Amino acid sequence: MSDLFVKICGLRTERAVDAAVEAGADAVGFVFAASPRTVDAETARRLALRVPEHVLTVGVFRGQPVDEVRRLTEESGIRAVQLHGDEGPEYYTALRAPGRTLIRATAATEVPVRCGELDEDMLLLDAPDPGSGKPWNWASPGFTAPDGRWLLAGGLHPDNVRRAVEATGAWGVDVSSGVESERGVKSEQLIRAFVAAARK
Ligand SMILES: O=C(O)c1ccccc1NCC(=O)[C@H](O)[C@H](O)COP(=O)(O)O
Repeated sequence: MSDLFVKICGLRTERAVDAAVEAGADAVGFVFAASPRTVDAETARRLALRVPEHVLTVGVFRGQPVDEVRRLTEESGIRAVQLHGDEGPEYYTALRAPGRTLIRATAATEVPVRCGELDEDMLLLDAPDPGSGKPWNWASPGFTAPDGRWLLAGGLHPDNVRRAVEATGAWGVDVSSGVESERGVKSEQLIRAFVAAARK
């Protein structure tokens, strides 16, 4: 088994959370941005309470005021914040707190990005439309993979994740649509298949 970091995103039910943890995911994500996968703070808190300490709980946000991000993070008790907006460094500074992991999510472009540019702990390179299941061209010769703790996301699924990791050298991977039987509905079987394939 490789030590690839694997995050399963957009979880809304106990069964899906348990499947991700049992399959060996390193992180589970709860979406607070507008989405068919949105959960409220109370639901995220209930689900996060099932997650053992070694698995990171992540809240996903896009273009929300910093006070709202802070409130939802604190009310739900999640440990990491994933930001999909075009927030600047001051936004990251405002959210920095002891024990909290900050993840900067950005659309992959041919302009190289560096991990830590905005004082984030992890960088997530995604498709332009996050959570859509649409891939971007990670195999393009124009793509330069960053160094450090970066996650590859966007259109991954059990049948392409290993190839994507080998092509890019990604430190970790993130998936949502590729482990769903229909939009917003996670499949326990696909979650297991994804984690196993990612680390094959
Ligand atoms: O899931 C959403 O609908 C969503 C909405 C707004 C911002 C981010 C969102 N999701 C983030 C993710 O699920 C993943 O980080 C990533 O985009 C992978 O998505 P997918 O291509 O569906 O695997």
